[in-house]
Amino acid sequence: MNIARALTIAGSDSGGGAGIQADLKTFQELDVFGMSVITAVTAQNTQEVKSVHPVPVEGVEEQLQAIADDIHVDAVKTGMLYDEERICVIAEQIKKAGWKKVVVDPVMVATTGMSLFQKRALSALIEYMVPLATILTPNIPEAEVLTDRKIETLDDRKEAARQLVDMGAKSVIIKGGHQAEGEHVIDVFYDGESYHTFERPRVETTNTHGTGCTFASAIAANLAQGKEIFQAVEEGKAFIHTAIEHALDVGHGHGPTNHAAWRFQGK
Ligand SMILES: Nc1ncnc2c1ncn2[C@@H]1O[C@H](COP(=O)(O)OP(=O)(O)O)[C@@H](O)[C@H]1O
Ligand SMILES: Cc1ncc(COP(=O)(O)O)c(N)n1
Repeated sequence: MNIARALTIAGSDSGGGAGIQADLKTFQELDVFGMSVITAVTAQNTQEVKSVHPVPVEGVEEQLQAIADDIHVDAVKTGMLYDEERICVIAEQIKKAGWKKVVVDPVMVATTGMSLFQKRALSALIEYMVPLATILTPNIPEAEVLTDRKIETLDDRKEAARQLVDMGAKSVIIKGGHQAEGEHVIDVFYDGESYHTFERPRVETTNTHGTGCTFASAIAANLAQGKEIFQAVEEGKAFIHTAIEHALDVGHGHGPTNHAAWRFQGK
């Protein structure tokens, strides 16, 4: 039986709600075969990131090579890349392997507050990863860091999205979870030609651990299945919204989204 294949290159979240764990659950729910390259192991739960243990660079390189040597990859999603050394190795391998559909989620800070990214790696992220992105998926604080501008209004989001496309991303979605507009959350998509806003009622919940990882992975799974970028984002948005509507009371802090909600709803 043939199946679409997606690869996540990200950090491990021992708590299971974000990172590699969220990505693989999402791939599985969307009928895509999931693979993983782990960049760092975090000791993390719904309340905090206790520690971060980067995987040695050779370990990252060898995981990438092992996959490239043997398995066709339809789409890639990147999350926590941690530092410049790892970014360089990963960008190089994505180019060398000819992996063309790439969702770049520029993970910087966990919902619970700890940095998952070394600030001095910002220029490497911009130079090496942004131009590889079929779509770049920053939240508002990440978009502010990448564009070096304050984002307060919807127009600011559109301007930032345009700037990120000018920096080399083929398309961008700036996620609005950190800046609700009244009762709504608004994500701004731009593909270099036109804008589209995805608007949903804000779900009253603190269980938002892993929302960004899950959304980016749903987009990657859809791309792996051959969908065009707009459709991949539109369906990914429906997937993440359902997962947040049915978010789980797991742990004592920010609980995870419900990756299985989509399937249980028969969608
Ligand atoms: N409370 C909420 N209600 C509905 N959608 C949300 C909520 N919080 C986040 N989202 C959505 O979840 C996705 C991830 O957004 P965001 O939380 O901004 O990113 P990140 O997890 O990377 O910080 C976006 O599509 C956003 O609109
Ligand atoms: C390993 C890892 N990767 C990414 C995130 C960000 O996820 P979120 O901002 O949705 O909590 C995280 N908390 N842990």
